[in-house]
Amino acid sequence: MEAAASQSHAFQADVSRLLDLMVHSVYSERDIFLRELVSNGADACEKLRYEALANPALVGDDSNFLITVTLDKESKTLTVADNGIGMSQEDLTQALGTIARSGTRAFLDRLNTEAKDDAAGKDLIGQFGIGFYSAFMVADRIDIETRKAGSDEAFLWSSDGKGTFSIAPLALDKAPVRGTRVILHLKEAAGEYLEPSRAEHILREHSSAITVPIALVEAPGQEPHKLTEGSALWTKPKSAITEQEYAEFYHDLSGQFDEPALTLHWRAEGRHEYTVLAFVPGSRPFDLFDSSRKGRGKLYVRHVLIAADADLLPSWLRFVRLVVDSADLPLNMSRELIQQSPVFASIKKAVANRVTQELTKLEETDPEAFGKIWANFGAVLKEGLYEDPERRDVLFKLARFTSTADLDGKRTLAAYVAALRPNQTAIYYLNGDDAKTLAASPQLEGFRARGIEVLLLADPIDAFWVSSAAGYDGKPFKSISQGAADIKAIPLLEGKEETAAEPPSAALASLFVLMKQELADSVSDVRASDRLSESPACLIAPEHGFDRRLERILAEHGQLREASKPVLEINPSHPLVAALAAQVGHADKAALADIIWLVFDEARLLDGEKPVNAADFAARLTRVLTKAVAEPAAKTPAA
Ligand SMILES: Nc1ncnc2c1ncn2[C@@H]1O[C@H](COP(=O)(O)OP(=O)(O)OP(=O)(O)O)[C@@H](O)[C@H]1O
Repeated sequence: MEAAASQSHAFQADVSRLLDLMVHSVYSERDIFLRELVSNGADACEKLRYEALANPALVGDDSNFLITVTLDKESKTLTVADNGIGMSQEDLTQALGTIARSGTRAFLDRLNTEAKDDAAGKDLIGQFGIGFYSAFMVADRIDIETRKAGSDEAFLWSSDGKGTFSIAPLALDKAPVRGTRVILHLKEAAGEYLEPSRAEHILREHSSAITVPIALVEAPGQEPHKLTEGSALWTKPKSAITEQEYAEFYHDLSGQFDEPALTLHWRAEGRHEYTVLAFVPGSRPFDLFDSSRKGRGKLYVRHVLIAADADLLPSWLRFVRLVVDSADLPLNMSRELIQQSPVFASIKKAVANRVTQELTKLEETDPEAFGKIWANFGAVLKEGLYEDPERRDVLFKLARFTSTADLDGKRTLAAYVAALRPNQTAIYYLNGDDAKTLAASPQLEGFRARGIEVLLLADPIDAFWVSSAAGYDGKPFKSISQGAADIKAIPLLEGKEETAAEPPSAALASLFVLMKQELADSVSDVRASDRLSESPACLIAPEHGFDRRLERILAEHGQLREASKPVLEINPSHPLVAALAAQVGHADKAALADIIWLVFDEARLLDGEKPVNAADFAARLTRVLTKAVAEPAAKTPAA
């Protein structure tokens, strides 16, 4: 009967690829499979605990959640059983035939882009949790017997991990009363996991993150003995928790296997009562820049897991992995309503305050440790400068920048302001796509000559906060690629005197008129510049409107109907400008036009843009080069 109703299904292509890797894996830390299975069992118990709030009959009189690991040397099986929520037929196909978790998806993406072979793939396994599928590292067949809580149907899922799995109905007398048994038929080379001491060691090592008790049955028919109580780690006093337990908890919570850069654990007892256990990861999570910008905090109410992906912090702190367990939030509401309640909002605010305070404390007491956090998450924290004006001052204190005085990205605003030049009243910055290119921008020349420090802002969010923040310590932020430079009042550094003679003002004025006519559709103005000392020209955004970088970002996202035309600033003391000015009215108009366009396109190139028209640019350059090479040759008599 059962065999007749068995249905075979193919794994999703991605799963097959993953399984193939698992089946052939010689990954040395394959112990992780047990952690993953126990963690799934605990998740299933937590899900049922939550469902039972609204429907207590699902749990009935068996409210003692338990994970039981049974070893059977004779049949060479290791079974992980839980009395949690269980799976329906649909759950089985959905959850165990596709890629359910985003961590596994990220693992595969990385595998496709970076690690084409198995050896490199092996290194990646350790960085991402692979979940259930990791069990195929140690098993050549897996059977899952499961019955969903409240259902009178049970199923058997079975697979050897080679492309297909089958699902068949399972007689109720052979199925768990509720929950799931994952039966691993261990590979010959994985017999070690049937040794009770080995299994016990792994289970104890990974148990600190598991909120459900774990029992071990050393051989079929023997009494289970409890290894752990399953008490939630955050409920214990700090003094009773080891570093390793914290780290283990962090690994399970984040699905990331580095060491946390900062661990915070506190209990709030004021207006609301709640406990927080939070970690700043030691490296960037794969989804840090996902457009959803969702937090992945776990919200518990009186130890019942309400949501595993709650937004417990503002999105600019979304890299913090945390658990909040509240004693005050109501349990008789839906998880959506709980997260819309004023108590939730108030807890969220208080947690954000505390995390920010702790970051500030770290910045003061251990700047080096804080520097590492900033290097990983500074680009996200800076989103707070734009989105959370109330916290701007605190964030300004934390923020570190790359500047012309510090290319390593460690400059604070306080240090910047302490080093202002005489008569300098603004904090200058230049926005762009990467700090190295920015450091070579012609716009910086006049600032360098005066020893004025310029912040080099290369994160996309910079263009936003810097244009909305009023300033720091009473000094406004000013883009050096927008509006007039106003730096004449700041003295030049010694040895940087302006020596080069400028052309007569009438000649210069005629040149500017000609340039404006020639470039009419591409620039809003042509004028003399203070900010150039070596280059002939640069582009500047008009005084009012957006910074050029912000404009580019908005245009890329279709948020700008019409880009504004830049101002072309000319260095009057550059020899090219002087020579051009001398030729206006005398030289061949077409030849002058070529040079004017080349000067303009060169300024665009230095700004990270393309010439207006690549073919025109190439033709002009060729004409000018031909002339430059041909003319002296014509003048030189043949030898
Ligand atoms: N013991 C179990 N009881 C009920 N459902 C389970 C059990 N084991 C696995 N599942 C289901 O299979 C899915 C896939 O499990 P897998 O370990 O691959 O990822 P995951 O547990 O969802 O990942 P994460 O650890 O990120 O939550 C789970 O989301 C769950 O729906």
